[in-house]
Amino acid sequence: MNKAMMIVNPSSGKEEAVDYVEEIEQILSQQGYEVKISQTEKELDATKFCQNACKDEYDLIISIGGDGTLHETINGLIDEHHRPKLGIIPMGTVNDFARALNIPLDPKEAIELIRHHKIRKVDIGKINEDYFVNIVAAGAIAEAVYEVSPEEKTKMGPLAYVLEGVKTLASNPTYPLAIEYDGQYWEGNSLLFLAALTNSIGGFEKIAPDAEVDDGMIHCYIIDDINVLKLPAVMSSIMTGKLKKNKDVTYFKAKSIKLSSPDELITNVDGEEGQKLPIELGVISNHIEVMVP
Ligand SMILES: Nc1ncnc2c1ncn2[C@@H]1O[C@H](COP(=O)(O)OP(=O)(O)OP(=O)(O)O)[C@@H](O)[C@H]1O
Repeated sequence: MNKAMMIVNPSSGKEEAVDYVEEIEQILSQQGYEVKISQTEKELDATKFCQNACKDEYDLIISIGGDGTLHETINGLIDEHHRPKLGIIPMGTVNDFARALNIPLDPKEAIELIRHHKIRKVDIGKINEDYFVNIVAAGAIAEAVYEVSPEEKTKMGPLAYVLEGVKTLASNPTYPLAIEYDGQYWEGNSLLFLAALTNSIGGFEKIAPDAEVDDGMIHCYIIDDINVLKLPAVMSSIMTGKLKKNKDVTYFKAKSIKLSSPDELITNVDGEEGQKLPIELGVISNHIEVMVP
């Protein structure tokens, strides 16, 4: 009998993940799976559950949560010899990875994918000895995300991030960065550095329109040391998918990147607090199999 594990984070998004557990379990049973339900209680539970599922040769893992849960789940898959297929039921506030894969954001529709889907092989990003699936960001705006409490996220959704970002921008903070990529070099002051593996960042699906989940490249944007007056233009280029054409933005794509700063700067990795600079980024091509429409 095939085995499926559901990894459920009850705290994700509007805290509705558990409402869907029964329905998903029923569908999996109808599909002939023996089902195990693993509910997370704290950070890194999803990684542990997923590692165990790999060791026990599960066939399928369904992540029911937001990008944080997915990030932890995928971190549990990557180094394992046996890697189950991955299904995603987006229950977070932002759900960038689901957006990038065209997985419906409506849980009911996403659940239907368990019955009818295709499998797509997806790239995984490497940050030092850890992994990411969406985005590594560095700069004060990226750090502002940690100021948003889970309560604010549940109440306001993505708007909570926007408000915190605007507060940070008011003081126009920039950092000196040194970036080495595929044999080239960039040095200067930057408001924000983004390294994207997928097109959707913070719920904006047009930030990195060229980034495909399976193109083997990291798409990078360095936003210069700009003054507040230029911010509306940068925001508008984000909304219209033209960020890389903005003259205050340096764009490149690369397979390997080294990022450092003389200042202390903590990265944001898939929306959560990540490692301090310096970091090395890379890509593992087509490494996991995900259920997509
Ligand atoms: N039972 C729990 N209570 C509180 N936090 C939990 C629990 N289980 C897991 N977590 C932690 O919650 C973090 C955030 O979860 P997740 O990203 O799924 O939700 P979200 O933050 O609402 O969504 P998004 O990332 O899309 O904004 C996870 O990284 C995990 O470490």
